[in-house]
Amino acid sequence: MKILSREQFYEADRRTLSAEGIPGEALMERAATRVFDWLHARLEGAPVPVFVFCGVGNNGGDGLVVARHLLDHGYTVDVFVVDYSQARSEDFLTNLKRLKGRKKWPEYLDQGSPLPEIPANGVIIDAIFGIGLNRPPDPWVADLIRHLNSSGAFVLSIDMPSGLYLHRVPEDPSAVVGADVLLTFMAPKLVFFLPQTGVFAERWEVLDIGQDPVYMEEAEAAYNLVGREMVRTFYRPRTKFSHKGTYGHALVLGGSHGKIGAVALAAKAALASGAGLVTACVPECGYVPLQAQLPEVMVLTTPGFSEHTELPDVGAAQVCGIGMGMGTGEPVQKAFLAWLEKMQTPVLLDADALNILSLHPADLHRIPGGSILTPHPGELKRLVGPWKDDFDKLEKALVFAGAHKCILVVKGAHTMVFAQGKGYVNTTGNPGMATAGSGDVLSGMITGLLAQGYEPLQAALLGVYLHGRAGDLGASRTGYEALTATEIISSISQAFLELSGPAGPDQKHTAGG
Ligand SMILES: NC(=O)C1=CN([C@@H]2O[C@H](COP(=O)(O)OP(=O)(O)OC[C@H]3O[C@@H](n4cnc5c(N)ncnc54)[C@H](O)[C@@H]3O)[C@@H](O)[C@H]2O)[C@@H](O)CC1
Ligand SMILES: Nc1ncnc2c1ncn2[C@@H]1O[C@H](COP(=O)(O)OP(=O)(O)O)[C@@H](O)[C@H]1O
Ligand SMILES: [K+]
Repeated sequence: MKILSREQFYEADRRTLSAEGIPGEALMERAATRVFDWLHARLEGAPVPVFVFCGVGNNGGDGLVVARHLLDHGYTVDVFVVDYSQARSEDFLTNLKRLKGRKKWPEYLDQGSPLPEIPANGVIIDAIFGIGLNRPPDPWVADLIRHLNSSGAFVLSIDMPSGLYLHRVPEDPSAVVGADVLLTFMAPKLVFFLPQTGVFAERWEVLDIGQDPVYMEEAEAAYNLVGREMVRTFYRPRTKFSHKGTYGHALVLGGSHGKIGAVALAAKAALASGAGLVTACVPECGYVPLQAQLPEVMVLTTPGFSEHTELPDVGAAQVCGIGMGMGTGEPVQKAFLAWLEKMQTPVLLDADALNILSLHPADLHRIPGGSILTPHPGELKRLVGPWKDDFDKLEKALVFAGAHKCILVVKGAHTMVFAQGKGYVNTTGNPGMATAGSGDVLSGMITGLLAQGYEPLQAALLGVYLHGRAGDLGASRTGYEALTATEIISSISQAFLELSGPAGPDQKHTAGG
């Protein structure tokens, strides 16, 4: 699914109107009726007081339409016009007239108006600002928003939580509506997925409003969602006459005294992701535990006892993932940089491989083109420097991926993959995955997929998707707190089974939270 920009939303609007030959208010009626239907299906006529707060643009127009339908269905409704500007939109005015036709006169709020009393058992419809917000709300509007947030009432926001911009972080987070549910039109917005802005609407749903399918197909999006639908386009089921050589040889290099487990997790995850052969390369101290623990994995040791002091030459047929639990001592730094210099084919770089590169920025050019880097936010900061906010972070990540011709996988609640000027936002995963070793599992999975011949970008996208899905399936058995990296590995099988089977109800990726 595409994540559209503001210009693209307005363009989709225009294209829909012209393709169908309908006026704007007809599309508004259709969109807002979907919001009403959603709410009516849940309230079922319950006698709860509903408070509709409308701005004076098209988002406000949506609110007026919802208010009219609520009145027509016998709900108790109070309508407020948040009069922040003299510039009313045409479709807002049309719907204001229609509401008055129902003998319902809204109350106008502006600077100095007393704040309306809202009981905690009420329902607020937030239609103050939509995607048109382009500057901070006036102080009195910000006060109103804070008042709504502290009411304890259930808040349904239309299209956007009012006060949240589409493309930047709010100046004052207290002046953004905290939506219990957000019903957004046509496509999700990038802000739903960023830590600083996603908190205003953790639960959201996309409403299809019959937008022009031709435009939706051709719009070139800077960001795309990574979901089942997308990864199935390049997932390759196994073929009957294949053999283990068909599925490649993954070499996982890393580990140090006390951190051999990181390599064990990655190697096991590479196997569970389908690599034909897996070798783990560890310093001497890792030999016995790995051999005893993972009978399917071949173990190669390097001369150091507790850390790598040399790294092996890699055969052309092997695909490498390196860095987990490796350490950053002087000898490891030297061994790693010398090894990287010799690599010509894409590798996966994680954890201490990234930390070493951060200590030697002049050696970043040694990264083979098409390599995959999997930093968590701390490692990313060491690589690209600090960022001002989440949008600055995206920019820096895009620039870094472009400059080093690599695929940058920035891990987080919504892991984002950056490559060739584009961003991909993962939709799977849960807070249970914030647990030791889950990143090592991801590295192993991506290495295993690379070994099977997936293009690096495909391996990264399929890897993050399946990793998150395995985490979700694991958490459905263990709950968040008890989820472990080992449990995620155990659930990879189910994630693959699901990928080839029919879609489940929670896999459409038109909802979040
Ligand atoms: N396809 C679409 O684009 C559709 C859009 N619809 C609704 O239209 C909304 C967009 O409507 P608008 O473009 O009229 O914008 P909004 O209703 O979000 O905002 C109204 C206007 O307020 C002004 N403004 C921005 N920030 C302000 C501030 N801080 N203080 C005072 N005024 C400010 C801007 O000029 C803006 O156009 C969407 O979010 C959605 O709810 C729907 O009616 C259905 C279809
Ligand atoms: N709140 C969250 N929601 C979804 N996924 C998460 C969350 N927190 C962490 N993860 C995932 O868990 C993994 C953690 O990786 P990392 O921080 O490298 O862990 P470790 O170093 O312990 O292996 C990443 O893939 C990340 O996307
Ligand atoms: K809104």
